[in-house]
Amino acid sequence: MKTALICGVSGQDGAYLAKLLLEKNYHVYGGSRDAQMASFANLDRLSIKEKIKLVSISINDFRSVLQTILKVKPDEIYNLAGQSSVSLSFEQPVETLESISVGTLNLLEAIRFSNLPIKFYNAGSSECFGDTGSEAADEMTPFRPRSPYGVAKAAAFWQVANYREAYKLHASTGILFNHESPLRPERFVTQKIVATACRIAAGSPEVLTLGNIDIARDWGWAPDYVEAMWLMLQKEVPDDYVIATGKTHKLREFIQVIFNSLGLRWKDHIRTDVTFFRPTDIAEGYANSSKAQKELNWVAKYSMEQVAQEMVKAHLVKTQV
Ligand SMILES: C[C@H]1O[C@H](OP(=O)(O)OP(=O)(O)OC[C@H]2O[C@@H](n3cnc4c(=O)[nH]c(N)nc43)[C@H](O)[C@@H]2O)[C@@H](O)[C@@H](O)C1=O
Repeated sequence: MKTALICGVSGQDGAYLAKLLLEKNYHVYGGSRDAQMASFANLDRLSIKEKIKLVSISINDFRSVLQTILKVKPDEIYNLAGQSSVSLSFEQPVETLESISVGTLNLLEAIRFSNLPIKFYNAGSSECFGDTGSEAADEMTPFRPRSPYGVAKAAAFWQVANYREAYKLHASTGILFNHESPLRPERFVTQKIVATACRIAAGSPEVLTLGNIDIARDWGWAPDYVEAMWLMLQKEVPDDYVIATGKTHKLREFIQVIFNSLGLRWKDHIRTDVTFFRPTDIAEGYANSSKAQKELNWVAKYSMEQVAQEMVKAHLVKTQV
């Protein structure tokens, strides 16, 4: 039986990954900054909280990281911890850099120091590419990040690549494009749209206020994407992979799918507000994940339309209970 440590188990990806690893018969340790205080609502929602050994770990604190690794002796570590909101990274740039970049470095250093044969997955991000234009980004595309979050993820990416080369660590980064699910908090645009549209369909007179709805993204299904994380660590040779559906849509198309599925005309219920615009944003993100398809045998199973429908369905079930 293998043992995995998931840093950041309370988030969307942490919860789905924990579920996947439990199904694969792993001993799963779930790391969170304060395991006594965190609510782990996502783990409860997937009915897996009792099956996970929860541990307190602050990846910003080398002592805490090293102690946890020496105690758990994991075969695999998944780093899903740190700031995940691009928008918030403009308000908290220092915390963003520390939690993502220093946090990743602490994990790499502690793995190296422990001398244990641990395989390491690092959560990278398409934010590193910045604007791709219409040219699909792959693993060779240069990084031109346009947010403090993207800059921090780019630094962490290169730290992982350097430790892989310099110290022969089995360390990989998944460069994941946007991936959504019913576990997404409303701070992210997809769930904000789903939740508001469902309230409007139920009779709420509110208006959905958004920022730039002309941006375009490649939106996939989070449970698909955690499988790619696991696949990366099963490879003999570690490497980095772009993970995406390969299809990009404007935000206004996502809005339309959600409102249509609820029998509403979206244009009657939306207002844009410049206060939701970011100081710099990505206009469009196109992805080429053919390396993952070829080497990991991974393809995204859900389209943007299916992701949108599943989110609406889950929201209606959750709010009816
Ligand atoms: C790959 C990447 O994916 C995610 O980051 P994100 O793309 O910033 O996600 P989001 O849902 O906050 O924004 C998407 C787009 O939608 C625009 N937008 C318009 N109006 C609103 C609005 O009202 N709220 C929000 N949040 N965004 C809005 C906003 O300006 C942006 O262009 C994270 O998982 C991150 O961890 C990650 O790695």
